[in-house]
Amino acid sequence: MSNLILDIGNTFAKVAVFQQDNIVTWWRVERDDLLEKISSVLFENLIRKAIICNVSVVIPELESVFKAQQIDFIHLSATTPLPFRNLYATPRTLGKDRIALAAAAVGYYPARNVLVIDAGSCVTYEFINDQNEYLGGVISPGLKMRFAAMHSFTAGLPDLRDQPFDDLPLIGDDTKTGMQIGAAEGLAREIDGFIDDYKKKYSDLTVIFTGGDHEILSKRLKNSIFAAPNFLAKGLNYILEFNLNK
Ligand SMILES: Nc1ncnc2c1ncn2[C@@H]1O[C@H](COP(=O)(O)OP(=O)(O)O)[C@@H](O)[C@H]1O
Ligand SMILES: CC(C)(COP(=O)(O)O)[C@@H](O)C(=O)NCCC(=O)O
Repeated sequence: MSNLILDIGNTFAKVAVFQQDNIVTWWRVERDDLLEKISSVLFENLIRKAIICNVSVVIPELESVFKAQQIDFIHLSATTPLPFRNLYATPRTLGKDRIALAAAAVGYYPARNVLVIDAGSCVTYEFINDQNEYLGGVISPGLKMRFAAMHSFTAGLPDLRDQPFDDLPLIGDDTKTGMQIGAAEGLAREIDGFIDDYKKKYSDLTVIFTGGDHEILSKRLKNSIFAAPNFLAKGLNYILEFNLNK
């Protein structure tokens, strides 16, 4: 018997299958292909429980798929019981993906000061203290969003969102390189800056780095981090077990 985990972000939906605490397999899909993917996963796996975490547009058919197959499910919301104390001042507006990241922090690093950085459409920073209290963090434009913004808000800058790049020089000697340095190296410096600030206050800080852009960004960081590609899915699985452990 397995758990189905759905993390619907603003760029991609991620689908994962867990057995107990272990991720068995996962896929990154476009939102439009999600229902088809779920059908094939349900056909190929014996799914008993599921959790939906959606920070993007509502997909009305989603719940009926689980109801039709009599799968117990949770649609993560502001009222879902959580394995940590949520001290966010506006819990109703807190992103459900951010709740999942905080849950993963307390599940995998209990009673520690943890900063979770998720480099997705936006870069989010979640701070959980050694009392298992979630305090909040930071919301910042993600890598693709930076490229998109430079293109959208100027007359002369190209759209570089889908242009691959690797090592970048200090000095950008053409438009493309200058923009790539600004977007990627600039974001890496932002991330290092926040890590440094948190470390000044919490010297024993554990830093977890996840999200679709974690690979391209982590190699540009000065600070050492723990790369955790499926950290959000692990947090969702933990919330699912916390609520439907029978
Ligand atoms: N194989 C890939 N295909 C497309 N995008 C990828 C791939 N690997 C990493 N990415 C990056 O992942 C980012 C989205 O990250 P993700 O964590 O899925 O965001 P969100 O949760 O906001 O949907 C994209 O902006 C893209 O730069
Ligand atoms: C900040 C986010 C857009 C991040 O979404 P993502 O980049 O992971 O798709 C999402 O967590 C959200 O909509 N948050 C609501 C505001 C808040 O958390 O306070």
